[in-house]
Amino acid sequence: MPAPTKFTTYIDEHADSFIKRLAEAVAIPSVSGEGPRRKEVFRMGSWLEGQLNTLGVKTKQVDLGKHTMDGQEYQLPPAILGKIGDSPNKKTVLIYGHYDVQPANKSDGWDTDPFTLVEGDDGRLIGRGSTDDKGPIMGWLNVLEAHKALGLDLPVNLRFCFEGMEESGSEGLDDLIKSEAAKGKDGWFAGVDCVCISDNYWLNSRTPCLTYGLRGLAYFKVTVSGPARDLHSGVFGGTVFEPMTDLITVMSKLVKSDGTILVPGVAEMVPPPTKEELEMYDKLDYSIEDIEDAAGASIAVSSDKAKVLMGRMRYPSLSLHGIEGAFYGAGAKTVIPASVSGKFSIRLVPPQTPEQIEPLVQKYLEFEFGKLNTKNKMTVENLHGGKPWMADHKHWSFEAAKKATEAVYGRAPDYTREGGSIPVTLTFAESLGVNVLLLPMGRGDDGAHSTNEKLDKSNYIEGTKLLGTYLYEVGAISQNA
Ligand SMILES: C[C@H](N)C(=O)N[C@@H](Cc1c[nH]cn1)C(=O)O
Ligand SMILES: [Zn+2]
Ligand SMILES: [Zn+2]
Repeated sequence: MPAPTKFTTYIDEHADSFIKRLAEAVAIPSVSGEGPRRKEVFRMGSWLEGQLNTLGVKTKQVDLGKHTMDGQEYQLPPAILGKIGDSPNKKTVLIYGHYDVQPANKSDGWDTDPFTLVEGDDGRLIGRGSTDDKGPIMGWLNVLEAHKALGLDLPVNLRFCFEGMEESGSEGLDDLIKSEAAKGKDGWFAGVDCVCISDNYWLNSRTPCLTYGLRGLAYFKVTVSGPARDLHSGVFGGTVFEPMTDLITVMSKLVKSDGTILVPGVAEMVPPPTKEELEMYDKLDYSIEDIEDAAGASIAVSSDKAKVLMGRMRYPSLSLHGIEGAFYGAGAKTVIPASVSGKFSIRLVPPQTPEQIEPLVQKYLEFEFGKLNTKNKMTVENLHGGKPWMADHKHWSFEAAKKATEAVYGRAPDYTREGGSIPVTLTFAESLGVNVLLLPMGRGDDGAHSTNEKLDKSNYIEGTKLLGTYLYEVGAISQNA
């Protein structure tokens, strides 16, 4: 059952006010990974709850306790749980999204202030969180607004679960989901028939897709310390073991330039692709130009399409992210840093789990560090992790999303596995025992986590229609069932 025309017309006619809603959300710098900005994540949560309440959703904020970040204790931002509709004749869809964002500073290389939404002439809506994940959350709010304004009944019962820590390991949320699930019919998620998450991206900038897999994550911090304080390299260079030299040497042993993971046992865990699977990659609407356009440079590791796709979807990868404590400013400071911490992470695929990967990494780093015969000390911490996830893409919820995509975009979606991670996806699937669908709104070149992150206006508006139409298609299933 397609969405009523008056719904889609409303969305088109209110595009400007929907962009204003997104601008308000982007203006709150809700960066979960930076202590000084933690209060903004709380402000964002309250703003979101206010919007939901205005649109008729009953909500509660759930305190997720405290956690330690960079040696300091912080209150975790609340989960915002919402509920609208309780009809026994309708299916119940649980919507998940995250209201926190990645860090962003103009000095990182943004052309404009990251927390001021800018509409480019080409229809790009530029700002931190525009595509990840404030745009999609606003999409759900827009759907609610249209129904309220038009006096239309929602075709399904809706439950919402919005968190403010996804970009920092989703701390606290797993426990909440598990405890609510354990309460059965008295829990917040009672009666949920399926979960829908809009928090990833099309493969390219043309073809909508439905996503049935995510990679997991194991995130590490390796610290090398030696001198009691930073030292003058003219006085101490050549006389002491330098932490930065040791750290760089050890980190250089993790991964090759072409992405080959050097930690023994990690790549070996993954079975090779079958012939059918390889054929599937060939059929996807994707080219090497797509990845190079999105990356902004001709730097793909291979000219073989299937190989590049598998690099994102079905193989683990190891990325080096940064070095804390190193000199990084302008100028030419001649310092030997006393303690430096390298950050790196491994994206995991089935059957890998963080629990299996961590000891392999720990053992290997110790082995490589031991070979240096240095007098410095090394520690390895695991900052956060999550398991990979795969779903049944033949499930009725995927069928509903396929019909919705055809109705809105006039074409069938591609079926993809995402290279990123959304740690709670598997928790929802396992704890609630229902199918989880990933229904992305943005394009592969949106620059999530990067500078000049954007969401195209057409993806925002058509994406809002897609989310609403998906609910109608699920609603049609319940009426026929
Ligand atoms: C895919 C999703 N939009 C996303 O960006 N997830 C993050 C999750 C994360 C984990 N640690 C830090 N962020 C990602 O895949 O990096
Ligand atoms: Zn993200
Ligand atoms: Zn996200």
